[in-house]
Amino acid sequence: MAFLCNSKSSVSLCDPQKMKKKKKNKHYYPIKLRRFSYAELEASTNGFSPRNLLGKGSHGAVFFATLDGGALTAAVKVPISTASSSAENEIEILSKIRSRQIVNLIGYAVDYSRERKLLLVVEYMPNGSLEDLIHTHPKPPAWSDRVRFALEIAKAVRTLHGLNPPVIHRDIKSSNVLIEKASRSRVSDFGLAIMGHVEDIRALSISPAGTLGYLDPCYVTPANLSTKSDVFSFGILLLEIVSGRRAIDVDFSPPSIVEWALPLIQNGEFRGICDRRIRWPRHLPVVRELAFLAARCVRPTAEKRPCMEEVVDCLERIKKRARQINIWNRLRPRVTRVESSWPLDDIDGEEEEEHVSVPRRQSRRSLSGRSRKVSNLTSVERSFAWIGDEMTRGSHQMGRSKSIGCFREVKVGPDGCVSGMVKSRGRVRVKVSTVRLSKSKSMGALHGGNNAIYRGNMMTPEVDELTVIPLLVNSSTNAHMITVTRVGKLLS
Ligand SMILES: Nc1ncnc2c1ncn2[C@@H]1O[C@H](COP(=O)(O)OP(=O)(O)OP(=O)(O)O)[C@@H](O)[C@H]1O
Repeated sequence: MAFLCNSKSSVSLCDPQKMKKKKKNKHYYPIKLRRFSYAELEASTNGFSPRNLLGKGSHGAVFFATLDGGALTAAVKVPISTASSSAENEIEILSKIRSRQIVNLIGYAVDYSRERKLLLVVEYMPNGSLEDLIHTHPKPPAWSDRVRFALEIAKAVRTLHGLNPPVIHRDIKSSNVLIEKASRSRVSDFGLAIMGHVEDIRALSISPAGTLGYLDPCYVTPANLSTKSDVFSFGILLLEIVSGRRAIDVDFSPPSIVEWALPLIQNGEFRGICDRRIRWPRHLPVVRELAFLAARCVRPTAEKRPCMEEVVDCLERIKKRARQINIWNRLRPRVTRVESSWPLDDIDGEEEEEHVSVPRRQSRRSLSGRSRKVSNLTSVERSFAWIGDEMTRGSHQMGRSKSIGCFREVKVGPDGCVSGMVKSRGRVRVKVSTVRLSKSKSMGALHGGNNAIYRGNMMTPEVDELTVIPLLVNSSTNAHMITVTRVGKLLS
C-alpha cells in the first residue's frame, strides 16, 4: 500500500515501486529490509554474548552486532517470547518509515529453532540513551544540548504525527531516545506505536499502553487515544530534561515529576526544578520557557495541550534564545555582578569573580592602576549588559552573529592600548587604530580611539557591521588574538 509523503518531512512512507520515481528527492529513501539468518546474527553478536549486551528492556535484550565483515555495525533486538507481537508491530511500522530523526530498521531474522521469534536489526546508536546521559553520565548535558535534544525529539514526534496516516508512538521516554555518533538524538522503539487515523485506531479497541510516569492520564480507554498522548509523554520528558530527575522518583516528594514540578512552575520557582549539576544562572529564561512549555504539554485536558507543531515552534524560539545567551556569555566580560536588571546574577556563589590578569609583556603591577574588579563596569560593559538584557526579553536582534576573524599584528602599548589589523577569514580587512584592553585574560572591553559605541556594541568606523570583541590574549605566546564578531542585525 502506498502512503502520501510530506515532502518537507525527512520521513518517507514507502512503496518500493514508487520509490524509484521519488529516488531523486532527498527526503525519500528506498526501504529495503534485509533478511538475515539467525546464524548470521548469532555470529555477529558473539553468540549473544553478555559482552555485546547494550541493554535490556521490558520487551527483551539488545546486542551489539558486527555484520558484513565489519562493514556494518548494528543493534540486534532479541525479544522475550511474550513480546513477539511488539517486534512484529515494530517491523510493520518501521518498514514504512525511514528518517534521520528515528532509529531505523535495517532488517530482521526469524529464529525458527525456538518460538519463531523475530529478531530486529536496527541502526546502532553508539552514545547510549538520553536516560543514561541525563541520569548517569558523569558530565550531564549543558542547557544548549538539552534544548537541542528536546527540539530533535519534538521534531521526530511531529514528523510521526504529520504522516498520513499518522503514527502515534505511545512510548516517548528518555530511554527510548538514543544518541547517535554526532550527538544527535533519535526516537527509537516502535513496539507500541500505532499507525492509522485516530478514528480507525479507536475502532480497533487497542488497549492503552505506555510507561508508567509518562502515560497520559486521559488515555484510559482505547477511545481516548490521540496524538495528544504523545504530547503528554513529551511534556514529562521535557520536565526530566530540565530537572534531571526521573519521571517517577521516590527520593522526591511527591515522587511523580508532574506533581512535583507543576507547583514549582506555578509559583515561579524555576531554580527549584533546574538540574543543579550544571551551571545554569544565565539560562534561567530558557529554563523558564522550557518549564512553561512542559506544563502546557502535561495539561490534564488533552485538547488544551499544544500539538507537536506548536511545540516545535516554541522550542525553535527557545533554542534561539539559548544561543543568544551563549553568545552573550561569550561577549560579556565575566563580572561579579552586573548593574542591570539581569535577573540571574544573584545566584548563590555560582558567578565567578574574576580579576584582571595581564599579558606576559606587562607586569601585573604596571597595570595595577587600571586593574579592578569588573563590578565597576565601564560604559561599554554596561552596554554589553544591556544587550544581555535585551536577549532575556526576547529581542531577536542578535540573531546573526558569526565570528569572522581575529586581530593580527597587534601591539599592546604600555598604557594598555591595542592597535593592529584585523585579518578576517573573508574579504574584510579592518584597521583598528587604538583600543584599550581594559581587562585581559579571556575577556576585554574596548575603549575609545576610532571606535564608536553604538547601542552597546563596539563598532569600527570603517566597517559598520562589525563588532570587535577582544576575547583572548594569549600570554604564553604573546599572540594577541581578538575575535571579531559580526552582529549585523544589532545595527539595524
Ligand atoms: N539501536 C540501539 N543502539 C544502541 N543501544 C541500544 C539500541 N537500542 C537499544 N539500545 C540500548 O538497549 C537498552 C534497552 O532498549 P529497549 O528498547 O529494549 O528497552 P527500553 O526502551 O530501555 O525499555 P522498554 O523496553 O521497557 O521500553 C536501551 O536503553 C539502550 O541503552
